[in-house]
Amino acid sequence: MSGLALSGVAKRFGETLALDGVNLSVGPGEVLALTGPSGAGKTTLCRVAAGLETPDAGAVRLGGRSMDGVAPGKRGVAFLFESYALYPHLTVRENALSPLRAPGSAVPRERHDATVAEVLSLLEIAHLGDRLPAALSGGQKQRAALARALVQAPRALLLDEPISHLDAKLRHKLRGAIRRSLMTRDSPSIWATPDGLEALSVGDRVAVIDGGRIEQVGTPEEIWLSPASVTVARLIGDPPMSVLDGELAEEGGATVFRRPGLQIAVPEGAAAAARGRKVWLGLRASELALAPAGAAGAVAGEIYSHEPFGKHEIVTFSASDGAQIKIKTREAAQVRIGEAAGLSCPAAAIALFDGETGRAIPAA
Ligand SMILES: Nc1ncnc2c1ncn2[C@@H]1O[C@H](COP(=O)(O)OP(=O)(O)OP(=O)(O)O)[C@@H](O)[C@H]1O
Repeated sequence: MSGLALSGVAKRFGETLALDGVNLSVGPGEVLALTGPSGAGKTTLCRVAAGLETPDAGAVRLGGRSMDGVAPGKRGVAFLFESYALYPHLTVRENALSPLRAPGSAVPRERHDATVAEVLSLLEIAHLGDRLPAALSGGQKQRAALARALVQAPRALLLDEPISHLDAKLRHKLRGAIRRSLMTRDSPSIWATPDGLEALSVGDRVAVIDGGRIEQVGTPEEIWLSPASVTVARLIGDPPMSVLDGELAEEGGATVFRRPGLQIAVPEGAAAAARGRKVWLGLRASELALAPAGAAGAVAGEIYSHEPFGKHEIVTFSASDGAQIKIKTREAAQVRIGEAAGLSCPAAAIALFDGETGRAIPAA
């Protein structure tokens, strides 16, 4: 397949296995969002793809060609570094022009100035073209570095946390504009971000990485609705699922999730077959509901905290065993911190994961 493909890629730094058997492909014109917590291996994966790190095992292919032994400068890959790596003695405009003037640039000379002007304007830094990097704020530096990547017509584009230092409003605005720019290309792009929601919003597909292993690759919808592991469940969501450890048991013929001081009925199906096993119970914030204290079938506890966001609220419920569970509600709940309450957990709120492997236990 043309595009970018990593197969069986491993990379170790001393004791740390930064990449552990990574298989990942990004098609021509596709935007793959790569998300995972700090230290998960996102930068290392991009550096291996760019040829800046040599994998200990596995292979990288680009445009159907093996990149074994191909130097970074010969791969035709544009890389936005998390550290920006701007030339300090060049203005913003000159920094953006620099890859176009380098040997092998695919952008014709007569298009250089217009291309740079378009990208600076897209990133809302056209007025900063004559400034040196030292005279820029962090967010402006990040956009200058991003401009230098976006002006190119590379064989693959690797963006390592491209908008992490922008304020929330600009981040929101530019992620759509940048995604649009990436989608008009026929080269593959990787957009690395620790922000799971950003990943869902910019990726045609999303890959979740943790501890150097790819946990799940899927469409944003698949990742959102069916997290393949407890790691993915903890990372993705707004807020992510609350995760409790316990075991599945039988209670009056039905299957229940149980831990000391807490019991929740779970949907039958695969869960019944997993009775007696240790599990992780994931609870989706948007499907949970508060119930009156003492309501039948509700988990007993109290209101721990309450964050109003305008169009919805996040209530943190503290179960009687101390477990904290987040509820996202659109009703302006008249809750008071510390008051006794119940929590109702309908089937749609519940996801189960194997306690040993962390993998999802399918609903049916
Ligand atoms: N040059 C290096 N020498 C030693 N360890 C390294 C090196 N580069 C990365 N690591 C380690 O490899 C692991 C993966 O790091 P990496 O930078 O790829 O993570 P990341 O997902 O990009 O994190 P962040 O979101 O914080 O940038 C980490 O444990 C990191 O400490």
